[in-house]
Amino acid sequence: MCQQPTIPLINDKIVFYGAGSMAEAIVRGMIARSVISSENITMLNRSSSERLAELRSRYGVKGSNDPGHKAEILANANVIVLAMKPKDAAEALRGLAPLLSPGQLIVSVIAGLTIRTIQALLGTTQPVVRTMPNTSSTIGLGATGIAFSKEVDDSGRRLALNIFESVGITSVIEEERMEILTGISGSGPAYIYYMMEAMTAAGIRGGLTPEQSAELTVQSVLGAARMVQQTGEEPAALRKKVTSPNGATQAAIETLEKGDFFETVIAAVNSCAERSREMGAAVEKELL
Ligand SMILES: NC(=O)C1=CN([C@@H]2O[C@H](COP(=O)(O)OP(=O)(O)OC[C@H]3O[C@@H](n4cnc5c(N)ncnc54)[C@H](O)[C@@H]3O)[C@@H](O)[C@H]2O)C=CC1
Ligand SMILES: O=C(O)[C@@H]1CCC=N1
Repeated sequence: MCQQPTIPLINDKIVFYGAGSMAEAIVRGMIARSVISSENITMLNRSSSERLAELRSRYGVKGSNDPGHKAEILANANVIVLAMKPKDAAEALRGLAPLLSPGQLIVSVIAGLTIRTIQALLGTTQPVVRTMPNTSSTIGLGATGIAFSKEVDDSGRRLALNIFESVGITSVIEEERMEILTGISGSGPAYIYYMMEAMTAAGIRGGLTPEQSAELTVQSVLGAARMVQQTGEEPAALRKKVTSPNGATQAAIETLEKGDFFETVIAAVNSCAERSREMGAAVEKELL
């Protein structure tokens, strides 16, 4: 079994600015791991008080949409995690700018949004950590890419790493690689879910019950991922062990090859990276 590293208790006040799926995944993962007291987490969104009430009751975090209170919360945070959609980022960052003081760490999970654009919208050389997590952070199995602006000091780096190491693995990368990383690990879970949907549907069409088909699919995906992780063998080598010459698996792989499976997955990863760049560029345009 893979042991998670021990994460020191995080005593900083963290504000999630944007309270959707990704923010909830990180919060849920951190609270489950007991690395932070829920009192030190505040979640804010644009307008939905019902959503904040739900998060408060689910995780014991704070959250308010009262405009005066919101400004005070943001001004007093040690860390502000930007977790809104790219299309909402420019307006949110412009509103945030007058509230910030120099030491506050900005952590972005927003796809495509560059450090340069964040700092330009804020109008300050605020320390910025650009990340790309994924929703498996919910269960401590996230995979997060991290890039730091030059203003982030050692304690800021450690703090950001602590946050994301508490919900999975982290990989510090050059910022230019963030889009391709998004194509693999940020969006990757969706491709696996899609494959699982197809496998489950095939089982049902072949006469298995939906429950049987779903359970067998989940266990097969889980087992395959664990086999790669625990045996240290390459996926290609493990695939060969399943594929008897001229056997049943070979017939299945040949069908996948006819659909150009390998190159289609690579094209999908590249489309994701390209779309991330486009979304970032659209925010950058708002600077003009
Ligand atoms: N969902 C995912 O798997 C992943 C998402 N991301 C990134 O996370 C960000 C959020 O994505 P989701 O959580 O899926 O979206 P979501 O739609 O579930 O949540 C977005 C949240 O931002 C809030 N918001 C919008 N405008 C705001 C404003 N001006 N001020 C404060 N809050 C505002 C909304 O009210 C909502 O709570 C995106 O930028 C996305 O690129 C990154 C990695 C994975
Ligand atoms: O679909 C999106 O734009 C975001 C980025 C990574 C996962 N979800």
